[in-house]
Amino acid sequence: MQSRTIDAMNASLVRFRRYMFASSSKKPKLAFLGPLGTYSHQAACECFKESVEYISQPTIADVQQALSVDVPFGIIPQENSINGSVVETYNLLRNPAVGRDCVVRGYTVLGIQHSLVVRRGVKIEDVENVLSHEQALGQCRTWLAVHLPMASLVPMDSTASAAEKLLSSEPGGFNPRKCAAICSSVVVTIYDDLEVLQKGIQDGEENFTRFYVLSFGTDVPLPATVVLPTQNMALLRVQAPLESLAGRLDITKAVNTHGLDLLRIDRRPSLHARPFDDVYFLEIGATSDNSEWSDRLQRAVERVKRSGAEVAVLGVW
Ligand SMILES: O=C(O)C(=O)Cc1ccccc1
Repeated sequence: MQSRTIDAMNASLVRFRRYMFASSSKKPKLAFLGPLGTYSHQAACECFKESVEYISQPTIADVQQALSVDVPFGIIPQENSINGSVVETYNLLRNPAVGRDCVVRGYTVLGIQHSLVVRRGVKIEDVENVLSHEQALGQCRTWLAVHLPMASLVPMDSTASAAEKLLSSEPGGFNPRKCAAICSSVVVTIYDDLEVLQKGIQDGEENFTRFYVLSFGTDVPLPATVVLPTQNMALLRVQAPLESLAGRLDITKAVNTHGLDLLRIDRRPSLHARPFDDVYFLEIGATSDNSEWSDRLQRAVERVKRSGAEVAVLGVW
């Protein structure tokens, strides 16, 4: 990994420790995939610094569920540069509450370096199970195949919850002395009795995750200190019946006709329709011409709706 990237990550970890335990009184709350020390937590701290109180949630779906007047902000991982889309997040974006009560306000990107972490004294040859979030397991596939080819890979709700598991000893559960977790090295500074066996085990020199910043409705202002990159983007959820090919093709035409760029498309099975009537997630941006961006977006949405598709605007930023 380039030394500039490592320096930036180290600086970001120092800042993270400063914000992590920031005092909480009277600040708006932000829900993140916890426990303390996840990458979601670090991304939130980088972005929101001392402007919010951080509220840990056990799963990505719980982050969305937690959004309310009392907890106006959230952050969820959306895509990784090595392992692709975060499936749990796209499953969650199918929920009708997203686009209504819960909206996307923009994104932030975090550089990620994974470590193999064990309970103090455990050696790599003792490790029979590797616990982590499925994204982290996917991002370290090559290293795991070379160094721990016989180990079982065990998906957990988050990287830091995998590390926490090493400290518990449930009867009939995993023997923590035969387990390792993949997580951020910052975790060993938060939880006692853990140590890093190997740093930088991800497949590739550069590893970045993009996170969506959420809010409860569109009216709540982001704290003044929060600066998110890139304006004039939108996330749409589009559902067109399988037979409505016109409805599907019209999406790209509508976007192009109104001078917008289709930046990415994701697809998940629909929650309520027939097999293979999928739901599409489109990220749309203004081309170099930013004028009348929201009018042009609105006209493109109306046109896709006229062709028979259901369209929900999940966020405009
Ligand atoms: O489990 C975490 O730490 C998360 O925040 C989800 C995740 C996992 C791996 C890479 C990026 C985000």
